[in-house]
Amino acid sequence: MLLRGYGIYKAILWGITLCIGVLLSCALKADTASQPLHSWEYHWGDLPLDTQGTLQQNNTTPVWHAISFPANPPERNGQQQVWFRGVLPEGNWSDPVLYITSIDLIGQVYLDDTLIYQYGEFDEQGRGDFAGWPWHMVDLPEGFSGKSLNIRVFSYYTNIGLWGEVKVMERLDVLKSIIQMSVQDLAVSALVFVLAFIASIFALMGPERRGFAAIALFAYASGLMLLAEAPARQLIIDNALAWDTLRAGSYYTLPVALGLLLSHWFNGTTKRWLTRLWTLHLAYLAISIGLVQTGVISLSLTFPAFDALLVVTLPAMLMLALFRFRELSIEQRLLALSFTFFIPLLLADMLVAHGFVAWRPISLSYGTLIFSLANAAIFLWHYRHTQQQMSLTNETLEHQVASRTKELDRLVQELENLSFKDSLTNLYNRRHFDTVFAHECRRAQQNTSQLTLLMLDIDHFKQINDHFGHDAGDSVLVAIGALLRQHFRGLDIVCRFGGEEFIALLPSTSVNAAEACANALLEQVSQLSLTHQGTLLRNVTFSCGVATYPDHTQDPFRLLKLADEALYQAKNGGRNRCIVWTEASQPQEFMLGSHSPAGAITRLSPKMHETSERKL
Ligand SMILES: Nc1nc2c(ncn2[C@@H]2O[C@H](COP(=O)(O)OP(=O)(O)OP(=O)(O)O)[C@@H](O)[C@H]2O)c(=O)[nH]1
Repeated sequence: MLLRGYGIYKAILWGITLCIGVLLSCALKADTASQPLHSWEYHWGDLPLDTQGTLQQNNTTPVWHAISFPANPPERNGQQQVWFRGVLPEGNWSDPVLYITSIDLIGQVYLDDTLIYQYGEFDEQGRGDFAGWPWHMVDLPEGFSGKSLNIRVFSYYTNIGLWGEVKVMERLDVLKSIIQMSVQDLAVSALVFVLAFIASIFALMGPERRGFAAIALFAYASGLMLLAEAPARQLIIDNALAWDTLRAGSYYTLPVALGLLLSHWFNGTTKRWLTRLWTLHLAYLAISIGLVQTGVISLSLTFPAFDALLVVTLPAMLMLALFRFRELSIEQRLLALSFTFFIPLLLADMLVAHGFVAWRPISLSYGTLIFSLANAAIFLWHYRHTQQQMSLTNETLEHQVASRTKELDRLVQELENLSFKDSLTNLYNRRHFDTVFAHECRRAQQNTSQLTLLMLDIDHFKQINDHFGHDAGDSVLVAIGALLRQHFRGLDIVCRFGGEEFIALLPSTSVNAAEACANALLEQVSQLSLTHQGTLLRNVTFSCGVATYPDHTQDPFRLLKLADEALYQAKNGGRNRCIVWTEASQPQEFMLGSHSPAGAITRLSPKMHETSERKL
């Protein structure tokens, strides 16, 4: 349905326009007022807490070291517990909160010695499990300015401490900036889902099914990843671990889809290597998510291993594709180039996430958007191409259908002819005669009109076959057929009854008229000069039996039998004659082999008897 009309054009163009609008609005966003904490220090190991969870700093003399930001202090040496402290800034606030981009992995926030916020569950040893990476908004009580903020952190992850930004902001500003940061991701993610849907349709319809299936997979994965990364996710569903699981699943799917697509484009060694790489990632995806779901490992630990794998496989995939760039079609090149924008962003995001580069926001949505624009261009081209192909196919099909229909009509006509015409003489055949005869009989009965039947048989036809050959016999039959057709009226029905026998059914015709007509025909036949392949054949003659309804019978259906009896008499009478049926024409069993009173022999020979029986 979507493919009809301009549906796809509209969907893609609206999507792109919406995204560009959103990106512009994000670019123009106003900065919100915020104050970072200052004078950060860290202390490796845990600090004592009393039974109420209050920090007991006075009993110990912890060693604090200055640090620019409360994350990843030096000389960790496998430590999993650390404390940070910083000084809360001065300022005029109406509803101040402490905004923390993320905590690795769980933490408690103390204002001086009092616990004011906790993320994750700490056991008695100050340890706990990964609970996801949400952003944090910590309520600050009045008079916090200038006070010390102590943060207790536990982490078995590669990073330990806080991540991103830690600052005091107005609560409303935090929410505004969360929404502003998310709008771009959400808009691009929506566009990517539309494109993924279109790619799925193309994948279902073909051609290039596998290619479009891989594009759809990549688009669905990147759309989900953007959605799961958007800070506003927490405002939609407050379940950080579920969002991070979704993010991991979609993130880990990206190289699978990319490898699938690239391996579809190439052959030989390149294809084999690309297949190995995406299979490796598929295995990682299945195993890691499986282990996390069964509680064997923490989801957080699957990220560093995946990133280590990706940092090798992703450039490898790109290199494999670029080495054979020239073999690619224009649309494939466009996609490959869009990946070259996307991949550095992924790598940069990875470097920031693992602290190799100082924290800065990396928006993967730009990479996804470029990939989407490349896809949109390909879809538009593909759609236009498909439409052209479809209209071409339609035209060809229409032509084919027209010519097939014509051919079919011709064949149907031929079949119809064959079903009621004799192919040699082109006269009607016995089947047609049976139908017409029954119809004419009923009509004659209803109208009490006369109906005459002539049964004609070529004399000694066998001799023609024997002397001149079967082909010559056929020529004679054809010539006789032509003569019969032109001799009788249009309303008479002339048929080849079988072999060298013919029948003429003459509606509304008296005995005398029929006899005269038959005699004239006999005369014409005897005059007929017949040749076959230049050889003059001997003249042929006819014998004819005539019977008329109601003159000879009250049952018109008996005409066939009576005419045959008359014909039989004509043959016995010496041939080349027309005999009208009389009572005397009836065969009389007791006279078998003897002469009738009229001089006609009722049964000449067994052969004649058989012929007569067969004919009836
Ligand atoms: N060439 C040719 N011969 C046919 C065809 N149909 C039947 N015949 C021949 O017609 C001949 C009929 O022979 P018979 O039934 O003995 O009759 P006849 O020789 O005409 O003798 P009478 O009818 O007694 O005068 C046979 O030899 C058949 O093989 C046909 O379509 N073509």
